[in-house]
Amino acid sequence: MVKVGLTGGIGSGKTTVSRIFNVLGIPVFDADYEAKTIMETDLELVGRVQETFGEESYTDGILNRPYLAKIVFNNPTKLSVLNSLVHPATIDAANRWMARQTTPYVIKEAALMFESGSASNVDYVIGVYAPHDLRVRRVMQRDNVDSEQVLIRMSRQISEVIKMKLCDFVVVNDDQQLLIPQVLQLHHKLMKIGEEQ
Ligand SMILES: CC(C)(COP(=O)(O)OP(=O)(O)OC[C@H]1O[C@@H](n2cnc3c(N)ncnc32)[C@H](O)[C@@H]1O)[C@@H](O)C(=O)NCCC(=O)NCCS
Ligand SMILES: Nc1ncnc2c1ncn2[C@@H]1O[C@H](COP(=O)(O)OP(=O)(O)OP(=O)(O)O)[C@@H](O)[C@H]1O
Repeated sequence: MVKVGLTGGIGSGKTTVSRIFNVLGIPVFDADYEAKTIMETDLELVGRVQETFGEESYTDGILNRPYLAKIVFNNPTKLSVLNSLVHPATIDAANRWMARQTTPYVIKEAALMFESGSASNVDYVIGVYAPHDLRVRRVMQRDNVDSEQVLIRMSRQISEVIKMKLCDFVVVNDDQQLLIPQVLQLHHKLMKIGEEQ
């Protein structure tokens, strides 16, 4: 079975592209969602997050995302600490999940595929590309936040140009090129590779 990573910067359209793959019958592991689940269910991790970032990191066992986001996205050292707590457990969960799947290929969607080192656990990586200004506009609209909050997260991720160069395939999601034909073409290619294995 072929393992395929799907990545892209904030607001590039990873989740939108993942949904198309999912409709085509391909299982998708959403690493960002899983990371948040693990941060609430892995009690050892919960303890470490509270020790490091304070009791306010959780309210009645629920991750206080705005509180943590404010701390880590304003302090690169603290962000690295949080990443080093969360990423290994998320990568383990993804590997266990991938081992259970039976389709010719599977997708692992992660915003930080290269930054977290999880690219080395997949066979190919698909990058979703959208121009900078369009990404900012989409996230502002989706999350009802101001541009500053989007820009600060962008500044903590590797540049899109570098990221796309590291990818084996690129899907362009720029409001100009149609998304579905690009995903269908990739699907056929990956099914063929998966079936030949
Ligand atoms: C800080 C947290 C609580 C903020 O939660 P929030 O709901 O506001 O954001 P969410 O997780 O939905 O992420 C939205 C986008 O922000 C960006 N982002 C999130 N975490 C990070 C990070 N560690 N570094 C850079 N960008 C990030 C990504 O583009 C992501 O798609 C949360 O992002 C978190 O726990 N991050 C650390 C774990 C992590 O790296 N998760 C994402 C990748 S696996
Ligand atoms: N081709 C498109 N046409 C119109 N809207 C789009 C398109 N692609 C994405 N969007 C919208 O832009 C927003 C961001 O897309 P999406 O949530 O898929 O990005 P993402 O890369 O998963 O973001 P994040 O890194 O923040 O999780 C969403 O509200 C989505 O509906």
